[in-house]
Amino acid sequence: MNAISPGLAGSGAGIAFEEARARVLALVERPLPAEEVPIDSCTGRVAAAPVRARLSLPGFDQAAMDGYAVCTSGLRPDAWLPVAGRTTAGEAQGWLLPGSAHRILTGAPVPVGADSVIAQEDVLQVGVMVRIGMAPDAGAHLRRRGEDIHAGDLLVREGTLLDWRHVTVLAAQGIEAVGVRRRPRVVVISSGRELRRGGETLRPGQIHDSNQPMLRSLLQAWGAEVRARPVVADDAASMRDALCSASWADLILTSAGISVGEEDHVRDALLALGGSLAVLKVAMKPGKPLGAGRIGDAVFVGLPGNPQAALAGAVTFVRPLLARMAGTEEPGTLAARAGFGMRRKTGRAEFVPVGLSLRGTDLWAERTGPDGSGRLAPLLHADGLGFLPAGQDAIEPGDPLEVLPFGAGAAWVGEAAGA
Ligand SMILES: Nc1nc2c(c(=O)[nH]1)N[C@H]1C(S)=C(S)[C@@H](COP(=O)(O)OP(=O)(O)OC[C@H]3O[C@@H](n4cnc5c(N)ncnc54)[C@H](O)[C@@H]3O)O[C@H]1N2
Ligand code: MOO
Repeated sequence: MNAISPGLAGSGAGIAFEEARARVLALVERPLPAEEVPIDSCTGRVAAAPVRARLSLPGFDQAAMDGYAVCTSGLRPDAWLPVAGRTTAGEAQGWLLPGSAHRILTGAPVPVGADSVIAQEDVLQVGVMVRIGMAPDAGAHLRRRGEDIHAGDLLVREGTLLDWRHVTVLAAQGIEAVGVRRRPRVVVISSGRELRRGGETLRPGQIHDSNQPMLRSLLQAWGAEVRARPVVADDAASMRDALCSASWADLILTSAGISVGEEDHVRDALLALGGSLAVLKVAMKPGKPLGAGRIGDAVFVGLPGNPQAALAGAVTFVRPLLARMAGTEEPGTLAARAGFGMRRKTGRAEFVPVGLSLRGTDLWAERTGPDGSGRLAPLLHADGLGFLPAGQDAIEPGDPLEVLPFGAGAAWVGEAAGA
């Protein structure tokens, strides 16, 4: 079998973005295996199975206020009642003596025979007697067994990205551990003889490697377990060695060396090791020189070297791949309005870094810097990437703009909805 799929690079402009994404996502056949983790460490993990309530909550009829439990049947306004009995939270259910009031504290089981609670602010207490004001309605200030959650209710769907909300409810159920997908393991390999790590002195022509730290940080935020390899020099043998040493990975990511220059060795190294490519050039800007395929048991994505191109490839290809491995959905896009205008050549999907802000109830997206996939400053204030489809030749201020937020979940959605 030819290791290179037909139409790998599409036309001169590359494979259409949507087609490339479909091909790349198809590289993941099934989600990663499940494992159990304590709920204390399940935040950011994906539920591998549905979780149902094993307890009804509240587990018993209980007082919602500090006050007096009474029986409303035959109770008159302004009645005087003797206080007999007392129940506090954590104690077992007591009994209401007929014709009396039972002292009760919030969260305590309502005594047998009582059907409501009067808040202590609403009674006059004189010695062992209380005078009620208005006679309460049956059920007043009571929390009924099961009114919040019924045993058997579906609490967490399979594929849910877990966070503090699920931790809270699972804890209330007494559930200590939850089944989640194993974290995707990702190896990140930067290549380029110009690259130096932080702390290393730059000689003429050299730069610090920013892609590997960028990718590592993004990948961790997206739930992956990441290992970085030392920077690989621009030669095929070193790249082959680096790829060979990444067998731990579910996903191998390379940065740079995927374009057409004579120093670009990623593709040849991959193919020499028996890997295959499903995509080599994508009709997107930035990020056109992007390769993806398989090597051994791992999925491979070769990102371009320019930082904004590597970012665009990571957000549009790597994040959905991770979501698929973890058996969840990638975060949704946001419907914003463009705070800018631009004219452009059609033929490639384009991704522009944008900062988001709310004006009234609308989310507005402003560009955070000028064009240039090598620029880093525009990333500092970007919340996501604005997406212009391949056929769109212009955008005017106020036009709708779809935005891919950078986060693992769509943090902005809730804020916008609540505004
Ligand atoms: N003749 C052509 N030249 C280029 C094309 C093309 O189609 N024809 N495509 C351009 C585009 S678009 C991009 S993007 C780059 C991608 O090339 P590579 O992925 O092979 O990357 P390099 O050429 O090695 O590097 C590009 C650029 O990025 C800098 N870089 C690389 N790694 C890092 C890193 N880890 N941290 C920070 N910056 C990095 C590198 O120094 C270069 O400036 O190719 C264009 N050329
Ligand atoms: O991917 Mo390149 O950076 O399109 O410009």
